[in-house]
Amino acid sequence: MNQSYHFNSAVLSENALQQRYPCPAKLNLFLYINRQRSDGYHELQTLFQFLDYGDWLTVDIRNDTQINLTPHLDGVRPEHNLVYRAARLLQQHSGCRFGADLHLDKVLPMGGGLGGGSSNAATALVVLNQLWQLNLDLGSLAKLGLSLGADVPIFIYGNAAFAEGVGEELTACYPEEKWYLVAKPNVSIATADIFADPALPRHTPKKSLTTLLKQEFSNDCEKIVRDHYPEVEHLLNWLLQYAPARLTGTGACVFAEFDNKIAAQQVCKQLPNTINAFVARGMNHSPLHILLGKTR
Ligand SMILES: C[C@@](CO)(OP(=O)(O)O)[C@H](O)COP(=O)(O)OP(=O)(O)OC[C@H]1O[C@@H](n2ccc(N)nc2=O)[C@H](O)[C@@H]1O
Ligand SMILES: Nc1ncnc2c1ncn2[C@@H]1O[C@H](COP(=O)(O)OP(=O)(O)O)[C@@H](O)[C@H]1O
Repeated sequence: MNQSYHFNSAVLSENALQQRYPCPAKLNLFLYINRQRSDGYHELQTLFQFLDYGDWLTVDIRNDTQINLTPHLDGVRPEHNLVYRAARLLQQHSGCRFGADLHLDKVLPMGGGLGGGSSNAATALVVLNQLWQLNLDLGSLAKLGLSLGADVPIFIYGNAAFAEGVGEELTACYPEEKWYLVAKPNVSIATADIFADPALPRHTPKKSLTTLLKQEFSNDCEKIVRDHYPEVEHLLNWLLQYAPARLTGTGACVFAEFDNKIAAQQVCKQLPNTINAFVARGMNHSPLHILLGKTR
């Protein structure tokens, strides 16, 4: 079997008969913070696009109600793993009497702003709904998913999207599918720390999607992340010599955009091998939904 973590059409069709499903990464192509609500959460305007790169989740259904997940993820208690939580949530919600043996082949850095955990949870919900024959619609799955994380619904609907509110108001959107060099500086950044920072800009005026797509893209979290994490500052400055580059989500990953794969690969090769990096293409339809034939 092809062990590639790139979900191109050859890999997806070769995979069609395996019980193995993609969990793509996402990028926030832009991210603006409009206000802080009275419950402390921040309202955003952000543009999500998938990458043709990510984790694989293998799913075998069981005739009992056990949920088994392998392997152990460093630093994540098994019952806290978003795949396990998604499977249990769906079981409880539906009263389903089946279980599953799940295997997560993890390649996405955790807590890097690439949405790996949310994507894992979404793939578990969408695939188990199908294999357990529950027939819940995507809206119901997205509602369940939102209770696991703000970014889960995007992966459930499977369209690149403009998100508002705390991420729950989604408008499908089809930005250019560029090539990206994605790199993880050797730091870990907690989303909560960034949103708690008094220096975070919180009052960017809301704009229409049409206006936001016309202006230069940026990320309101980037300045404070650069100020607090010299590794991010250094890597972004290095990438900016070659291409437009910015932060995804609340970091720590950064990405540079290119018009073709070769240009992205050439820059990637020049990065020191202490930096975890990959080249991937932006996708407006999730490879999970392409594999399952759900693309509209
Ligand atoms: C801002 C994004 C953009 O993609 O960042 P990344 O996680 O991808 O980096 C996400 O929507 C993140 O969503 P999610 O990953 O569910 O956030 P959580 O870990 O639950 O957030 C941790 C904490 O950050 C704060 N938080 C989070 C999201 C938000 N819109 N406003 C907030 O104030 C809250 O204090 C929350 O308790
Ligand atoms: N299956 C999973 N994959 C990744 N992270 C997980 C998973 N289950 C739980 N987590 C927890 O969720 C946090 C956020 O993970 P992730 O979605 O990868 O990052 P981000 O939200 O920054 O894109 C991790 O730091 C980890 O503690």
